[in-house]
Amino acid sequence: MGPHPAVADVRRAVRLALADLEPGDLVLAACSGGADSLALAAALAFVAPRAGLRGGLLTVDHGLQSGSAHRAAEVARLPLGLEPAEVLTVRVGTAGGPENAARDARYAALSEAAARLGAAAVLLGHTRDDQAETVLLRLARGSGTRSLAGMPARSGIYRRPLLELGRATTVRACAALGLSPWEDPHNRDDRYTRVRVRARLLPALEEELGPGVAEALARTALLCRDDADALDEWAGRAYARAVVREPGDGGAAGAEHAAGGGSGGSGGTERVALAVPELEDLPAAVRRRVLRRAAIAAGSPPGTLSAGHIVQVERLITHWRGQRAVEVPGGVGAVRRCGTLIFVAGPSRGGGGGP
Ligand SMILES: Nc1ncnc2c1ncn2[C@@H]1O[C@H](COP(=O)(O)OP(=O)(O)OP(=O)(O)O)[C@@H](O)[C@H]1O
Repeated sequence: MGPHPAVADVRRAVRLALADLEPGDLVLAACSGGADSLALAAALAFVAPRAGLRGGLLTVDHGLQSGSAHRAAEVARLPLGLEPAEVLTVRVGTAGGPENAARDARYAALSEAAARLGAAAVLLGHTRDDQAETVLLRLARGSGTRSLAGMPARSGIYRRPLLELGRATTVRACAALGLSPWEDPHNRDDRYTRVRVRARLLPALEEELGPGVAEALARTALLCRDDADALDEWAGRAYARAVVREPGDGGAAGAEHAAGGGSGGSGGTERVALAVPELEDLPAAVRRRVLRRAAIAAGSPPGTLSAGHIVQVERLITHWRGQRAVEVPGGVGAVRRCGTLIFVAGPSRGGGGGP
């Protein structure tokens, strides 16, 4: 007799997510002890040896609830057959609120452990339901296509094999394997927006609109991802065309030098100049992406550079009437001079607020 269908589904998803790895590679499951990541860890324990891989486990003790150290130790001791199985104890700060601070500390610890252990991948247990919640939250905030694309299946060392499976599948898989997931009391605390989305909003949507809403939202994320990828590629080419490359000063635009085409954030004080005529006829979705790239290349931090900032910069092209520099985060200013839009960091530039 084969495994329970839910167990088979989780194992298949994990097998697919690891198909490109090399024999002997170490893969770590990030396991909180909740149903999603417990089913994930159990599947990794099954799949890894059969795929010629090594499977390990990491569990993070955030130290935020009494008994958390004990619980983390229990997760690391689960007889799943994953080796190494480590508890990572973190100190959670306060920056960005408790949820963000816990997440930042968790990812920092997971990344550090993965590097120390030489892991090829770290698996996260996000499911289709988590994806649906993410999309709904971002929709309510008024996000663009990239943001609605939700969580990616891969990002750096992290992989999310369960994004196409429902949470009910992981719960069933744990039950079929005789594993008792830990129920995080935070997951019931409706002071958290995500908990309210999970416990009230999605069920209400399913009730009113019919079943399959979570699946549809996750599908929306996939479609948005394809669209966002295509637009990003278009913007990359448009950026390379628009960048003004000038050795030294003396150019018509007064640009000293420009960032290399398509380069990412410089993390410094790059000066980036774009030819306005190259931007005027672009579709807004592409133009805004080009402007975002330029601002980041000039040193604006991507995390704080919002769509609102970019819309303000865009007015220097679409609603030009001689306005002063537009400030964006990171001390970067965008100013238009002689048909060139210049992004520059530092105090040397002139200019005040928005148009
Ligand atoms: N304390 C932790 N230790 C290790 N990994 C964690 C921890 N908390 C979360 N993760 C990882 O991040 C993923 C997403 O966690 P999150 O808390 O957002 O979702 P969740 O639905 O509560 O997940 P789960 O049911 O697995 O706890 C988890 O599936 C797991 O892979």
